Amino acid sequence: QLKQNYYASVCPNVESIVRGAVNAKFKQTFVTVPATLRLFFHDCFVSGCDASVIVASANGNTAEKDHPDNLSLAGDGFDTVIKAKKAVDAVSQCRNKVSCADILALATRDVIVLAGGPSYKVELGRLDGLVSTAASVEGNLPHPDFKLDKLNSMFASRGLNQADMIALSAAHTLGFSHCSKFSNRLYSFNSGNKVDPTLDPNYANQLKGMCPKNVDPTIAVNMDPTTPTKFDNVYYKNLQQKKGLFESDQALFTDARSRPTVNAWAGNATAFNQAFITAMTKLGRFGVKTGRNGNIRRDCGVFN
Ligand code: HEM
Ligand SMILES: [Ca+2]
Ligand SMILES: [Ca+2]
Repeated sequence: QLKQNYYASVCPNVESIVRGAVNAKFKQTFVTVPATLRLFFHDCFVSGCDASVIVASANGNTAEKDHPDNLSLAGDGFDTVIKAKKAVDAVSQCRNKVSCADILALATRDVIVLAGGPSYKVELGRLDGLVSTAASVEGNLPHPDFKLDKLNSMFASRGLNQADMIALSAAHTLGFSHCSKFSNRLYSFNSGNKVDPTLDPNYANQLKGMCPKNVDPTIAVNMDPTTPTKFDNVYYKNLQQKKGLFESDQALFTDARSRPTVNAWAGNATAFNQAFITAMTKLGRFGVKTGRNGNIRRDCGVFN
């Protein structure tokens, strides 16, 4: 039921208004890009693409954003949506006509373009969800120690196949991770190996330098050591060189079932870009709210 020109009559310039707000935010900080992209993923995976992740805890309700798996979402992603919503609502014709969920979907496309990634048409018409609980997050987001089977099943239950999962994982071509998310791979992997044997030893040493034991928990490192601010297929080239930061990244190359796709996209940026667009479009359809199951939030962080 989503469609590209959903707001054509009520807010015909919504795309350029959102783009303007995203560009302004991007000029302030590059973090806008990875923060917004990850926010969209965490929103869609938990009760669908309905901006439920943006709601703040209030009135005794602990919202999604306060679940441990969401505490590392960077504030700049939330701020991007709030600023774009403000820009949309500043146009009287558009006021309270465009959902926060759609603004997040548009802003996500726009940040990918700003980082040099492919542009694509965004389907619109999502309503904002009426529920956001921390409890609903539990078990619904992938963890960095997941391997292929767990990743595939979590994505499959959202209509995304293995190719979609591999394409979307390339979001880790941008952005940062805190040391705690992967330090087990450096210091305490298993009984036989302190360092994960699927990690390049030189890269492991570099990571140890940036993430010494007992490092300040606020320290974060680039997830793509080669082109951290470019949206590109270097993510797959890193996996070929055993430079995937998480086990969930490196597993895509280690596992013979997914390796052919990694190799194909490492060698063909155009094919990767197309697969990424397909997967993002499918992700954006998941769990969409319509009719009485949603509304258009006046403030993205607060239920009406
Ligand atoms: C496949 C399973 C995935 C796992 C296990 C995973 C896990 C993680 C973890 C642990 C972090 C670091 C968080 C931190 O310490 O700050 C992270 C960052 C990030 N993830 Fe994922 N993720 C996955 C898939 C995705 C997908 C599908 C997307 C988007 C389409 C995505 C986008 C991002 C981005 C952009 C960042 C960087 C955020 C920033 O710099 O603020 N991830 N992910
Ligand atoms: Ca959601
Ligand atoms: Ca990159």
